[in-house]
Amino acid sequence: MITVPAGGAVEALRRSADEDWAAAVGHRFVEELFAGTVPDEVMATYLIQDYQFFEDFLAMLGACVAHADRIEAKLRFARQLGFLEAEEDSYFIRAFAEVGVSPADYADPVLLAPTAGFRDVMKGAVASASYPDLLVVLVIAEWLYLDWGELEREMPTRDVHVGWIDLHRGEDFAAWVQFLVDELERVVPRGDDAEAVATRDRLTALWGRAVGLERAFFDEAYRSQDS
Ligand SMILES: Cc1ncc(CO)c(N)n1
Repeated sequence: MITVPAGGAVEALRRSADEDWAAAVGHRFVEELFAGTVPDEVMATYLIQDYQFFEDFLAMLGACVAHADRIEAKLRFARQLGFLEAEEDSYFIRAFAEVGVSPADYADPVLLAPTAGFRDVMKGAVASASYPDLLVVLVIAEWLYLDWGELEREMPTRDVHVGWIDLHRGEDFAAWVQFLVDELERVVPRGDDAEAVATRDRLTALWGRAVGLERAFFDEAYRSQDS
């Protein structure tokens, strides 16, 4: 469970795109992931696209090492980079083999629209060199995944499903998400001066765009199979 101060910046952001957030957390993909019934073809499409997402995500963490305003935060991002190299990358490689995706298929795929959208958003956040902008995108990506990862359901049996759920739940992942949320709360400018208001407006627009992309990312994994 993630806690945010009542009346704070993160609570306001979280509320600003609640419909897309709830639609993503309650998505058919999530239901089928826990049930172990995501068709392998859909899982393959999702993972191929998500491996591209993962690459830009790593760049955002690197940018946080560069642009966070405190050494404690830089070190936390550095630690997470090590974890992702050790645990998440190895999941992808195992999962690709399990659903029959070859290295040639995942090396340089055509990007589906939500993946391209995320690439724009994440590259934009990296290029901005703005720690608050980077945090907005990271908080969404990680908190939204923790929200569904923590659903109390019976677990599936295949590694491709269990592994993806396990990466997005548990004490360590929740502590990482709480850290991101706390950092965002700390660095969003307060006050009613024009600059603070303009920054909050920019962050709110970014929040809305990225939450919409999370929902679309799940939708898109099914689209090629439905048509
Ligand atoms: C699209 C997407 N959003 C969030 C996460 C979790 O960081 C992920 N792996 N993929």
